[in-house]
Amino acid sequence: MITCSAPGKVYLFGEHAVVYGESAICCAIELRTKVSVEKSDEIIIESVLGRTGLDHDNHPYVSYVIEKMRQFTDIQGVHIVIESQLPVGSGLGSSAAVTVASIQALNHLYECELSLEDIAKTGHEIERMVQGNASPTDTYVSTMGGVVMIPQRKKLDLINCPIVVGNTHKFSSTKELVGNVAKLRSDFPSVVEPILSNIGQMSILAERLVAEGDYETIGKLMNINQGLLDAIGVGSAELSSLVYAARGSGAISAKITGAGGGGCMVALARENNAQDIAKAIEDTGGEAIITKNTAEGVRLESLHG
Ligand SMILES: Nc1ncnc2c1ncn2[C@@H]1O[C@H](COP(=O)(O)OP(=O)(O)OP(=O)(O)O)[C@@H](O)[C@H]1O
Ligand SMILES: C[C@@](O)(CCO)CC(=O)[O-]
Ligand SMILES: [Mg+2]
Repeated sequence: MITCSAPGKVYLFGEHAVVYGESAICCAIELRTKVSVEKSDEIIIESVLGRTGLDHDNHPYVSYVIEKMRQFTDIQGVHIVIESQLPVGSGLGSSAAVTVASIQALNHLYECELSLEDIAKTGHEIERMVQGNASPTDTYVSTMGGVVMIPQRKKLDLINCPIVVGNTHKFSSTKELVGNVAKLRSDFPSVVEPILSNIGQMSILAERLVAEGDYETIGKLMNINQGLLDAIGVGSAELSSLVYAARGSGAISAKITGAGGGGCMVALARENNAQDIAKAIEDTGGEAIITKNTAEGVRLESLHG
């Protein structure tokens, strides 16, 4: 049996706008998805979503991974077991992490010799197949780790402050939210395109700020980004409550992360106030997770049997 894992992510800037080629800055976090694989007589996929065979309704990402990997090797039967620290459908890149960890696990099991670049590219193709429209961001950062700027695919310095995630526990589907933004953009191009382009500008400004470790200025821009995400309709009352609770308890910044509509928000904390922010999020009805940026992308956890 071979086990690989891949990290989830939070966006400092640029979700949704990056789907239209604008810049985004995305950060891998210490919460990971683990995928174990071994050869078997049939295809079995086991996760918190159930136990299925190749099944595009219940396990779309992993089913596409198996089909894509058949371009590189002959996969007959395989038993895949998924365990994840990432909430499903919540803005922390659970789909990218399960996709990337599954590709790497099969890559090792069948000795396909795919490089990290190949894995990120294959992962992006799969997110596009399931979502209809997807940027390379989530799969690239889950593969490479660290902090990445997309579409440049440039690695930036690590973010050295605590990251507090607040989960509304309201499930959202990235495919659906990306579709809603596409509709708004086509209904009101003269209004929505400049908003997306302004979101993109924040990453361009923030690239230097990340190198300087100027989190206070990064935070001001993240708060502006939050307002623009609300403007394109991916906010919710629950997300706003958690955002204001985090800011009210001393967070440097707080915004939605990922597709929105529900799911999670992210706050940057100062050295000493992550616990206070977590408590404010919990008192407002959310679940708080204190995490950190990680340099490590997809990795082999164990080879045994
Ligand atoms: N632990 C898991 N086991 C199996 N499939 C999973 C798991 N986690 C996520 N998935 C797949 O990913 C889908 C959710 O992906 P979606 O892109 O909608 O949300 P997300 O990736 O959590 O958030 P975002 O894309 O905004 O970061 C699930 O419906 C499921 O198909
Ligand atoms: C909403 C979105 O920008 C981020 C989802 O984590 C979609 C994508 O980039 O594919
Ligand atoms: Mg996703």
